[in-house]
Amino acid sequence: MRALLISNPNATTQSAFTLRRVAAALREVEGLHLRCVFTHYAGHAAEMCRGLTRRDYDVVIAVGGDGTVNEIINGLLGPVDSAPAAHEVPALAVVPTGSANVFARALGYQPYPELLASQLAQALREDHRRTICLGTWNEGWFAVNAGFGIDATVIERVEQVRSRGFAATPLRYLVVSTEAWLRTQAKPPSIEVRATSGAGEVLNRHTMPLLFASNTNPWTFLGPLPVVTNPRNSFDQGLGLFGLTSIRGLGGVASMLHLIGVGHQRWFERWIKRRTVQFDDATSVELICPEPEHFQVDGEYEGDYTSVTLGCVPDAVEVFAPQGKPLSVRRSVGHALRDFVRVR
Ligand SMILES: Nc1ncnc2c1ncn2[C@@H]1O[C@H](COP(=O)(O)OP(=O)(O)OP(=O)(O)O)[C@@H](O)[C@H]1O
Repeated sequence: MRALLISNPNATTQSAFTLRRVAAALREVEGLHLRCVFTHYAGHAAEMCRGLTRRDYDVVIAVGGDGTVNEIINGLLGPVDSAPAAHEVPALAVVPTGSANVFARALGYQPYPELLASQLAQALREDHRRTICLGTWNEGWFAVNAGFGIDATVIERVEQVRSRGFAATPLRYLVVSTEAWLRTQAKPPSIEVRATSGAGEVLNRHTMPLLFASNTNPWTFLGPLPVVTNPRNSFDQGLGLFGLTSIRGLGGVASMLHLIGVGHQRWFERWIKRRTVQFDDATSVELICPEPEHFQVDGEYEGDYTSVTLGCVPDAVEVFAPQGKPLSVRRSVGHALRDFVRVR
């Protein structure tokens, strides 16, 4: 098996310790011919993968966060309307060294080096692969989620903070999210969504301040906690859409808190339900805004847009992923606290 390992040294939790663990575990996989490269700049992973076929490599191992996975997928598959079939391009495996690592964790990879190295080696050795659905936005691909609204604003601000040399920790996300939410109170985005599901159901809503589409379940992780917006969502069906009808006032605060996993009493959920829009298995989606709004894809700010078309492609790419129930790992309180507030 020929493997190309592409490592992003800029990913939040990338470390020599993780790379040593992974290299040692991969050395034990019989018949594996490994080539390792580092990215030198943003966009480099996509460039390195452009035009690669199964004749070049059987698998590309992404060592990074969701942004690195996104670049590799876009490099391998190219524009959506001329994408090769999944079996024609190398399969994908992941070593999660980003901050949220939603794609890898949704596939069952552990974000801890002590476990993920052996998970990856086992998946390669025992050929544990599956094909998964990917999301599309205009001509590009996404693996995790994409959307307009406060999360895109948060991502844009976190990117600014990172460019000043600080790490993207859960604590920083919490602080930036609170600031963004306070600013959005004055002039929330006004998003129109028109969507159709695989079963032919239609969603048509106007003036929503927040709307995103997920390819993964959960939507994201807040530190160790999964945040589930569309419980039925999976890599085997269309996109899960989730939106808020208002982020103003007490109801807005409650909806935002619920979005990050707070409040599961029945009365609270009934109250929140009227303020949220949830739509499963979306196969085509139009998002329209009267003014340009921040748009994010897989945790990367993509610019300001007034309209975006989303879709999904079943069986778009093959992935090596752990099978069965994830192994558990004991984390000390000290470790968890350090991950929450870490400053690079
Ligand atoms: N050598 C490099 N120097 C600077 N930036 C890079 C380099 N290689 C990749 N990048 C960029 O780094 C950014 C962050 O990468 P990535 O998303 O993988 O990590 P993360 O943000 O820590 O993880 P997550 O998305 O899971 O939170 C991406 O925009 C990617 O294009």
